[in-house]
Amino acid sequence: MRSPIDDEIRQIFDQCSGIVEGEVATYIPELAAADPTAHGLCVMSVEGHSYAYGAVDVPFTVQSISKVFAYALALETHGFETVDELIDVEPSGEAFNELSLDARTHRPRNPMINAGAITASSLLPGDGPEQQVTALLDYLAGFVDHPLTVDDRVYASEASTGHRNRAIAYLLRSVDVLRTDPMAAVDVYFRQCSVQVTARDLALMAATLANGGVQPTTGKLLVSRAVLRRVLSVMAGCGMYDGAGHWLTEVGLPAKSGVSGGILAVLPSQFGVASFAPPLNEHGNSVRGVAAFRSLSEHYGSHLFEPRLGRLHTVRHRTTDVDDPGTVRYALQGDLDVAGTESVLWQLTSEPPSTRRVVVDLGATDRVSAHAGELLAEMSRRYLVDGRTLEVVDPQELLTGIPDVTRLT
Ligand SMILES: NC(=O)CC[C@H](N)C(=O)O
Repeated sequence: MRSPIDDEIRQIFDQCSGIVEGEVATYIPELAAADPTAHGLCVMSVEGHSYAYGAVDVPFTVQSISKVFAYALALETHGFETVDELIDVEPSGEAFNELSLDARTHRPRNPMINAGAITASSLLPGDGPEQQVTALLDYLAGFVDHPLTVDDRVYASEASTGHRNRAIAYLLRSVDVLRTDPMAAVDVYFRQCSVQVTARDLALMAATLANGGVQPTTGKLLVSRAVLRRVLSVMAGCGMYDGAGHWLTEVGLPAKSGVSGGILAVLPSQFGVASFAPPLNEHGNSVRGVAAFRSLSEHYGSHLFEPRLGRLHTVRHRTTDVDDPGTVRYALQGDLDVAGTESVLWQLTSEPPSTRRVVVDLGATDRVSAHAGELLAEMSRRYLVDGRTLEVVDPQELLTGIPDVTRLT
């Protein structure tokens, strides 16, 4: 039986197939050979369920989408301090290939425009271009769970025409942002842009970013928490170049596009989505891709700033024990995140029970943030000072490692 979700996404895909606007990129001669009618869309849940339509297994070069992963790997390798000294995180509002650096610091404005991306390529682990490209290929292979290769024709085509990128690299070298041979950095960059992927591959990469950095099918952790947050933030602000503001208002998801027609977007904790359609708009973003993401976001209310579905009341009920009238019991439910914890602490402090003994029951609680545990412990300390006791029932051991809470069994 087909899921109704499958039918809905197919309908959005079919509607976008009819769009004929846009031009295939030609400034890299080999990209001009792309089929302008090619069209694929793949949605992948963090559980690894996929919904795939059209040309999802047709290979194309990843182009600028590689910038996300090169930046992530540079950060994992060198840490924030070193990388941040060389690449800023500020949206530039400029075209992807703008020859621009911050006037004061000389840093490229962000890692998603070419200047920042070439700098990130120079920071990939390895001794020289060959090893650096291999390191990135290995890293990307972890996301898609199969080996990836460089499309030599597209690489050769960009290498023979990419003089603007060479100019950017020399400019970066002149201000000491590039500390290595500029031609070596550009060579790594050209090769990384020419890595062959499919829309299905990109959906897996996006789903890994959605799934807290854990690849949904292999379960391997590929992006650490801090790097993931950084990468998604930069994608949200800069991933769609000078179209980033409209994208953020209309689609509202961190995303990255490439001039071969790919777009990858992330709905954190829920879905990764990828589309492939070569004709581009004036910003270099795929026209059918932008349309599909707009419809998906609208249809599913998945804009990140869309108000979330109503929360459960964290305190499900408050009762006085029948056999012990000196005890008031708070039965909690849902997540003890910042809002859930605030709600409980509000009730314990602003409308405190008159009894000397309070029991907080976490039996139906789903998750407790580390800080929520500490706040509960602090609350029980304050109750003690006040001459009362606050005990927790924690059958799922959600507060493991939090000292100073009295547990009831
Ligand atoms: N936006 C892109 O995908 C650009 C990548 C391409 N390799 C370039 O540097 O021009």
